[in-house]
Order: sequence, then structure tokens, then C-alpha cells
Amino acid sequence: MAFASSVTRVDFVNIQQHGALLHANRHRFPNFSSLNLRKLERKIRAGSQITNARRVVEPEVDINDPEWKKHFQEDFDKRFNLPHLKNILDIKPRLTTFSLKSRRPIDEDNGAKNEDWNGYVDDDDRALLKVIKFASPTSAGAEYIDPDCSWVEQWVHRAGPRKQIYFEPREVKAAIVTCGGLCPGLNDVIRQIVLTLEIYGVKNIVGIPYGYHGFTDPLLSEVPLSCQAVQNINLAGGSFLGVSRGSPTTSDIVDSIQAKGIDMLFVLGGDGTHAGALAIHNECCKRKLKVSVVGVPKTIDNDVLLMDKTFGFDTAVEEAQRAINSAYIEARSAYHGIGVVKLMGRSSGFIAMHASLSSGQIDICLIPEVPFKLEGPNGVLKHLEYLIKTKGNAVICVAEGAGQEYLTKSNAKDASGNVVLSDIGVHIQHQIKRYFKGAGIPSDVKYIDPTYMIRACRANASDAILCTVLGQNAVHGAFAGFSGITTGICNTHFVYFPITEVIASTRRVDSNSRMWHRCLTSTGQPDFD
Ligand SMILES: Nc1ncnc2c1ncn2[C@@H]1O[C@H](COP(=O)(O)OP(=O)(O)OP(=O)(O)O)[C@@H](O)[C@H]1O
Ligand SMILES: O=P(O)(O)OC[C@H]1O[C@](O)(CO)[C@@H](O)[C@@H]1O
Ligand SMILES: [Mg+2]
Repeated sequence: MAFASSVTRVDFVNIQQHGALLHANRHRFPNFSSLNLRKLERKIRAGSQITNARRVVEPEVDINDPEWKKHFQEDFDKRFNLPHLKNILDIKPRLTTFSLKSRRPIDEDNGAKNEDWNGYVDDDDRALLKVIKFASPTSAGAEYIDPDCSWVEQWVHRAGPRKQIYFEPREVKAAIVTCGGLCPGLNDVIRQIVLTLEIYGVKNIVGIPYGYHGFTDPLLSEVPLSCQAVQNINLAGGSFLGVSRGSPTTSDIVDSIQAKGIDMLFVLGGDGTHAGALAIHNECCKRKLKVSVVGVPKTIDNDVLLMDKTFGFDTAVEEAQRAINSAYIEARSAYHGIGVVKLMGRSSGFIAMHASLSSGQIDICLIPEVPFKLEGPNGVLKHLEYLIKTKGNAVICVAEGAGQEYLTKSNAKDASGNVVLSDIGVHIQHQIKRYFKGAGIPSDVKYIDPTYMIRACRANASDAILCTVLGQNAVHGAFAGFSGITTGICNTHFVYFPITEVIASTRRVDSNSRMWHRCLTSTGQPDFD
């Protein structure tokens, strides 16, 4: 039994699980049986294209060995174990005050009783994250499923109300903060967190205005929140509390948490916000504070690992249809009309891919994960010429992070340190005009950038449901005593993840996935390489 070499296999699975590109690229290495995956993973995370990979040690491990399988599962369970306040503090639970039956606090003298325990979630309850099938080491490559393959199941913690809670609701001060860019559904989550806290019996709920800055900016004060205050906020887009990028130091934020007497902090945001939430959690642990920090992942880009989807994504795709449809109508109504629609997606093309798939009006979809050539016989411009000559019009959907190599890098960063991208939509528009003019073919190019219209609208029905459940589960997670966790949907089940696992890297479109190929089939575009 050689665990050292088994690490290679474990990493292979981790990379797949993190949604990175190795799995997508495996067709390029049909004969590998084992790769130096750590190096590859670093390259992938750094955004490099993997063009060659050296074959390294053959795994000596027998993957059907139950001991190895146990080792693998233990590794997974350890990583996905939820951080809990009882690990750092000597605290005892009490019976919950969340009544499944009356939706009123149990311990209030209002007739609500704790007679119905059936719906509570046990800490040992799990939802299936995935079943992994290991190819036999004797098969030619990991993509060939061997009948003797070994199976490993990965289970994650189910979200929901616990029978045992670690806070006295009447003594709790809970705070909500929204950070990063806007996202449809933020208000639904805020509202639901407040409603659920009140069902537990929490009286002291506040909003931190304008993201992490709200903790320390002397000009900003806490926003009192209650059922009444948040009533109907879900009917509008944006964030009731305001958002911002950039932040004070973690130490200053935690000083403020201590000064304000906050016991629970609900953090709504993307990967950056979650990195901040993790830093706050770690600092609270260091100071031995009984503060539960719970995240709710927010991003229209859908680029958070492990989740089926993040809230706002469905709405963004739906809203993108309007822009695409307008571009299509403009293109179809003009002589040699060409529409260009730029959609969000800094490093992941999920919105562009899904919007293209759902609209059925896109001829060319360009995303950051799939490099493309503009010029040359296989380039985008040549294909556009073909489309104009054969069908008279065309619509391109481009994700904002696509084709950045064609643009002058500004090196500018936003307040959070995110690279400010150059406008690929404008560039493509100019290139199309130049190309058709040069070729002596008339063309009428229209560019639509619906970015902020998409982001600012209210959540659609499916996102609103998602937000509602996520908001409730965030509160249940905090009362259950977890901290440094986030809540999401996974294989249609609602679960908790440790923040560390969720921010390990960015979820990106797998260029070898069936979904991307379905998108290509739907647009009918060739490879632009
Ligand atoms: N590594 C980090 N550690 C601590 N705080 C961070 C980190 N990265 C970002 N933040 C803080 O988190 C907040 C939000 O970050 P950012 O602007 O990157 O948005 P985001 O949460 O990633 O959402 P979006 O999807 O809109 O970009 C900012 O206040 C930023 O300063
Ligand atoms: O203009 P802002 O607020 O910096 O936000 C833009 C960014 O927000 C995102 O949608 C993430 O929320 C990215 O795709 C995009 O680059
Ligand atoms: Mg981000």
C-alpha cells in the first residue's frame, strides 16, 4: 500500500471536483495514466493552456484496495467537515426555538410547542455531492471506464434547522452585509434571513451598509432590520443595504464586530467576499469570539465551485435574452446586419453559454475558457462573412472575459484587486467593421452591452425560491453553531460547505463538456483555431 503515489489519484479527483480544466483537457493526453497533477492544477489556476504534459510515475496503488478507498474518503470527509464554534469554545447547545409547526419562536409564550421534531436535520445527515468512478490503472486512460472500477461516494452536510442550537435567540445580535457587485436576489436573501431570525426569536438584527466598508466608515451607521423593514424589498433589484468593493483590514472589521456586539454575521457575496468572510472567521477564532460567520454565495457569473448554480444566474440568463433578441431583430432587419452582445463573465462563460443555448438566436458564442482566432481562414471574421453571405445576418454573444489577449492590458485593478478588463465587445465591433469594409462587403454592426441592466433587475421566480431557501439555511447554519461555512444547492439538495472548499478556485466552463458542445451544436459555429 503506497499512499504517496495514491495522492496523484486524489488530486485528479480534486481537480475535477473543482471544476478545473484538467478533465476537459484529458483528450489531449489519451495515453496518460498518471500526471503531475499538482503542477498542472497550478498552471490551470494561473490560466495557462496546457499544451503538453509529461508522463510521471505510474501509480503503484491498487485503487480497488479498500484501505486506499477508505483513505480517500477520510481525506474528503476531513476537508468537508464543517467548522464549528464548539471546536474553539467550551459551549453547550440548547433545544431549538425554531418551530417547524407554528413558524413562531417556541419559547415565546404564544402557544407554539416543540412537539414536531420530524423535519429537523441531523448533523450526520448528508447529501450526495458526487459518485466518483476510478478507472482501473490498467486501462489506457482515466477516461476509459473499466468494469472493475472502484467507486467512491462523496457526501456533504445537509443544510436545515437543527434540534440543538448554540445561541440564545433573545441575546443574539445578527448582522447582514452584502459585498461585491449587484446580483438579482440579494434583497430576497436579506429578507429571508431577517424573517427566519425572527422565527427563532432574534430581536436585534442590523444591516451593515455598503459592504465591508460599513463596519468602519464613521459616516455609515447600522441599518435596523425587522420583518416590517424588509417587507417587499424583494420586489426591487439591487441591495437594500448597498454594496461596495475594497475593504478595511480584517482586524479592523473584527474590532468593529466586537464593538458592535455582533454574534452572527451573514455575508452575501462572491469569491472575494467569501475570502473576506473566511478571514473574519479565522480572526474571530483566533480571538476566541463566539461569532458565527455564514456566507451566501452570490454571483450572476455562476463561477462558484461545487454548487449546481448560484442565485442570480437564472435571472441573468433570462434577462440576457432580451438583449440577444434585440440584437437579433436589429441584425435581421438591417442589410447584412450583425449584432454583438457582450454579457458578464469575468473568467467564466456560463452566462454567455446558457444565454446562447436558450435564445437559439446566437450564431457565435465566445467565452473566456475557449481561445479563438479573429483573423485567418478559421477565424471568427471569416465565419461571419460566410454567415452574411449565406443567411444575411448574424449575432455574436461574447463574455466579457473572452479574448482579452487581443486587447491592451491596462493593469488597472478595482478596489478589491480584481483586474479591470478591456472591452472585448467594442474591439470585436471595430474588427468586424474594419474587416467587412476591407473586403468591400457592406455591413451594419450594432453593439449591445446590457451588463448593468441584467445585474440590477429583481430575481425571477426560480432565483427567488433559491434565495429564500439559502437565506433560511444560512440562519439555521449559524444557530447550529457552524462558522466559516457557506450554503448552497448541490445535486438539487441544499447543503453546507466549508468556505475553504468553495473558494479553492473558480468554477469555469469545461470546454470538453457536453454542455459546451451542445452550445456549439446550437450555434453551429466551427472551432476558431
Ligand atoms: N482575498 C480576500 N481577503 C479578504 N477580503 C477580500 C478578498 N478578496 C476580496 N475581498 C473583499 O471582499 C469584498 C468583495 O470582493 P469582490 O469585489 O472581489 O467581489 P466578489 O465578492 O468576488 O463578488 P463579484 O462576483 O461581484 O465580483 C471586497 O470588500 C473585497 O475587499
Ligand atoms: O462593474 P463592477 O461593479 O466592477 O462589476 C463587474 C463584474 O461583476 C461581475 O458580474 C461579477 O459580479 C463580473 O462578471 C464583472 O466583471
Ligand atoms: Mg469575484
